[in-house]
Amino acid sequence: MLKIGSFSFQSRLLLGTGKFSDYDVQRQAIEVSEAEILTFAVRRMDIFDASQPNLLEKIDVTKYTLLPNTAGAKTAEEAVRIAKLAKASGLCDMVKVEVIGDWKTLLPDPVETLKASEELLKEGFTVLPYTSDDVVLARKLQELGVHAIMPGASPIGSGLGIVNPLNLSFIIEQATVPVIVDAGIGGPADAALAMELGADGVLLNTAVSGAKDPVKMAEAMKLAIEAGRIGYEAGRIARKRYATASSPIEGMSVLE
Ligand SMILES: CC(=O)[C@@H](O)[C@H](O)COP(=O)(O)O
Repeated sequence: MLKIGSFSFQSRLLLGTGKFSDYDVQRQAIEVSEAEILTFAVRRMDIFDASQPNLLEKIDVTKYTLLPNTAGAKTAEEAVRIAKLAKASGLCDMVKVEVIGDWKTLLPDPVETLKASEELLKEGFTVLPYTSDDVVLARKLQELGVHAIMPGASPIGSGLGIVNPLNLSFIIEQATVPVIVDAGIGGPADAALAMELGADGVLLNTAVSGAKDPVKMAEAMKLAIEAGRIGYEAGRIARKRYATASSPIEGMSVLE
C-alpha cells in the first residue's frame, strides 16, 4: 500500500493526463493502468468554468484522486497561487509542486521549489514536490515536512529513463517519506527499475500517452511497477564479478 500523508492507495502508478491523442484513449489507458492518482496541470484547464475544454471530461473523476500540479510556474509565488486556486475549486489539498527553473530541460528550480513547499505546508496542503535527483535537496524538503519526494528519472517527456540510478538509490535510502520517481520514464523496464531500486511509486505520462498503443502501454507499466515492487521486496541477489555455478557439485557424487 502507498501512503501519502493521510491518503492510502493500492496502486503505485500515478498517471499524467496530458498529451493523449483523444479522450477515449485517455480514459481506456487510465482504466487499464489501474492508477488511482491522476495528475493534471491546473494551468491547462479552466477549473472554474464548465464551458471550457476539460482534459478530464471522459473520466469518472469520482473514482480517482486528482492531483493538481503547478506546471508552468516559474516562481514559488506562482506555484502557491496555482495550488490555492486548485484548492478553492474544490479539489483535494494534495498538490504536486512543480517550479521549472530551465525551459530547455524543464528541470525544477530547487530554491523556488523549497520556498513553495514551505509556504504550502504552512497553508495545510499535502505537498509532493517534483525535484531533480539531488540527495541534499531531497533531505531538506523532507526536513521541511513534505509528504513525498518526486525526483525526476530524467527530463520530462524525454523518455531517457533513469539516468542516475545511484543518486536515486541515495535518495531512497535516506527517505522518511515516500519516494515517487517522476518524469523521463520511457518504457516498462525503466518503471520496473525505479521500483526495484526501492521507490514507492512512479509517476509517468508521455511514455503512455505517446506510445503507439497507449492502452497496451498503460497495462505494461502497471505490470512493470507491480513486478518491480515484488522484486524489491523479494531482495535482489548481490552483483559479483565472477561466476558461481548454479548447480554446485561439491560434496555430491558425480556421474562419470
Ligand atoms: C504530467 C506530469 O506531471 C509531468 O510533468 C510528469 O513529470 C511526467 O513526465 P513524463 O511525461 O516524462 O512521464
